Amino acid sequence: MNAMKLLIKGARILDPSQNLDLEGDLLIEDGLIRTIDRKIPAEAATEVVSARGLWLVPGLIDMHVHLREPGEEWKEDIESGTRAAAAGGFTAVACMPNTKPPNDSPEVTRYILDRAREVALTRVYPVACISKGQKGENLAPFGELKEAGAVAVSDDGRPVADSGLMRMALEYARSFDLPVISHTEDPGLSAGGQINEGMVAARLGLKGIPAEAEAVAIFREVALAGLVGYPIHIAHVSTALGVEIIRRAKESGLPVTAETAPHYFTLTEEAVLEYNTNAKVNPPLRTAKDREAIRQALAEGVIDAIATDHAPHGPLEKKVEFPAAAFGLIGLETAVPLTLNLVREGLLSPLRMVELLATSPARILKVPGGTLKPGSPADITLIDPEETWVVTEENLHSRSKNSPFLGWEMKGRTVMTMVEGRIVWRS
Ligand SMILES: NC(=O)N[C@@H](CC(=O)O)C(=O)O
Ligand SMILES: [Zn+2]
Ligand SMILES: [Zn+2]
Repeated sequence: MNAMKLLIKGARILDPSQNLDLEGDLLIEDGLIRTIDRKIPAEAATEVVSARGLWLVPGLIDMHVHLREPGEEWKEDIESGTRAAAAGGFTAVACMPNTKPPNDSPEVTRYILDRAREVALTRVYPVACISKGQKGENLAPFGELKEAGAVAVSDDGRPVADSGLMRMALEYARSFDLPVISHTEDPGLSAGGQINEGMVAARLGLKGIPAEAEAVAIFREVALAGLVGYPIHIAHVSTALGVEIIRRAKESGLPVTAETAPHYFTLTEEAVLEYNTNAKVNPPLRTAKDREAIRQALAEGVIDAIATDHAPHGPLEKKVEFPAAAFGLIGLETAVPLTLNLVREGLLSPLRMVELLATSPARILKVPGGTLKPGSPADITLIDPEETWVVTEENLHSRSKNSPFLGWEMKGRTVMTMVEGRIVWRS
């Protein structure tokens, strides 16, 4: 079908799975990566792409997005969300189950995968619910969900309040080898909160969400992972206290992995000072001290992955007074330049950046990808680390425009995204 031989020439090829950082060429044949070498003769190819000055990396994998389909397609759908993903350099996304209806049945999982086959530009990995209706009462049918194509379970959007139910979820997930992703929030501590509990909340007269709402929940999860002897993945870590608990858990050998999002290593609670509802997100943006701890944790390996938690909302949810606004912000198209900032600051090596955005997510979700090993599907992203651009509502591909980075100048842009050797995005 795809007898094409595409040769990408002169790129900086970065692949943490092979500890590879080399200036050279990569040949794609029949949708697979055939060879990587310093020089591959152009005769080997039917088409040549020059990639001088560009980074060539394994297709990025966003392990935490909200595609809003089924049920809230005015905010985003599988087509618009995966277009934003491709434009952002992602070749695969894992979509969270807080849709309408929630993804707690094989019918919904199959619906998402069927739609993805029809319209998606990237791979789509459905994450199914932990509890039926995300009500925190009864477990969803993990076996059937896995058989339908779910890759993990999570009640993301809300915490699993009942520790006994979470323990059962880990035991049940273990029998199906399904990763468990936890939205860590102690609902009693976060109740009614709008933004981080602290100076800004006091100044604006808004009820706060303390860092402890996250930390208490993370502690419970690592304790349960130890009790059951099965891994847990912590979503969207936002606090220094949370990082500290994960660090100690890992040191004592508990099976835990964690992700954070670009907004937590870029912004602080001060982003909401003008009552900017696009900076209202759960967990909330925290203090400069928290942001510093998150950055260090990314560098040191305490946090394993960067995911965007891309959470589209429309004007009806966002162009309202602050307490009425929905939590969530979009992130697929700004993740690469914001992560490149950490590389430019010397905090992350380019290889570590790729590990955080591709190799680790694949490993944690147990999905293919995150590698350029010959024989692998040609899921590839080309990044121009130098190109600058300004974030505007017009140049974002997501159907929703709720980015706290509108008007910001970004440095670094995805110039080509390829899934199985097919170009799905070209700038
Ligand atoms: N992060 C958010 O602020 N919102 C997410 C839910 C979630 O990720 O918990 C959403 O679905 O809008
Ligand atoms: Zn969440
Ligand atoms: Zn989420």
